Amino acid sequence: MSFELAAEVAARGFAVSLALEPGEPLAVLGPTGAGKSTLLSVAARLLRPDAGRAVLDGRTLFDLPGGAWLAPHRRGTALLAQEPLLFPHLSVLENVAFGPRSAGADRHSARDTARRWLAEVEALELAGRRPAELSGGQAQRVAVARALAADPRLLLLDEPMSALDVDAAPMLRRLLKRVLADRCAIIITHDVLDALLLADRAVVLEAGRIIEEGPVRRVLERPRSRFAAGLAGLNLLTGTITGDGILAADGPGAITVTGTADPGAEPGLAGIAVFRPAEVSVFREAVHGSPRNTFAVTVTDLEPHAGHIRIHAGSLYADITAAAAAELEVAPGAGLYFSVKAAAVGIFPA
Ligand SMILES: Nc1ncnc2c1ncn2[C@@H]1O[C@H](COP(=O)(O)OP(=O)(O)OP(=O)(O)O)[C@@H](O)[C@H]1O
Repeated sequence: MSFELAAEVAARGFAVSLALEPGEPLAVLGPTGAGKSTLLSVAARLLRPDAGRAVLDGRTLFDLPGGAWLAPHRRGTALLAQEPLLFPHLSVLENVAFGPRSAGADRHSARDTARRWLAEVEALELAGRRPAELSGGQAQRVAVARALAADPRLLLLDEPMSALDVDAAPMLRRLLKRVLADRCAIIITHDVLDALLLADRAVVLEAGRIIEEGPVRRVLERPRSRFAAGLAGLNLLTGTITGDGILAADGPGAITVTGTADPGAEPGLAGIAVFRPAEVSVFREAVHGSPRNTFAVTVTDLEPHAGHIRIHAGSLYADITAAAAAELEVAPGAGLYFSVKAAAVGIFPA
């Protein structure tokens, strides 16, 4: 009982392979244009790859070029797109009953199933309406009920919370958590909270390739890509591991960053240093003393961030209070020193 996918779409520079077990939802993270929607479209068989193979619970969905290609409406897979895509001419109840009906259920039991799932998404009172009479959030709830009523073995979710009103999101997270426990699921999300709450593993896509994968917590605590570090709200520098840090090549010049090394951080290996922007102290003059890392930086941008001021300096960030920012007279173009204690820096192999 599992899902395996390998697919290449040459026109999009896309080449990905992955495997899932039921009850181990996979979060797909990545910047815009990375290939996240392409991955779901291929898995849902809405897009035919040039080459590749997909097998769900031992059944081949496609084997290209030349082999099987099972039409998307064949049972087993449900895609919950960002747009609810309900049938406009059917009532809400008939929309949700459509999956069970297509799977062979009689009219009466298909409607019973539909009512049960509408109740689950707290939308039973909408059963008699047409999609045109629903708000965006209501339509999305109905779309969730419709996807689940089909009892898919593989559930494909494209930012499931994005169209929902804030009040409905916790309800849907609880529901998804429960229904994902015994199926295969792929969830595109830009939301760290959803990745943490709903998924066990994560892959990070960039330019049509998987550049990073692992348990969600590890990907966020020990990111290997700038994208994952950004999601996790961490500064990230890459370089070569030295005795107690890395010799960073991509920061503000070739500098040594000292920190606390994870097991396996052997000198000479490619390594990564991460630290939280809130751990960065900002000075006008270079500071020395206690085991600290000090970087000379030039401010590139300023933005309000969670009650603080976030100072951007190239690819590095520091979060300081508004009072401190005023005192430092921070402005784009200003030369400053970022300082972070070695104890606040994590060092690990890339
Ligand atoms: N219909 C299409 N025809 C040709 N190329 C496409 C098509 N849709 C997407 N692409 C290209 O394929 C690549 C991957 O796009 P995709 O939509 O899968 O990215 P994404 O990660 O889902 O992005 P976003 O977060 O913006 O939705 C991009 O280079 C994009 O320009």
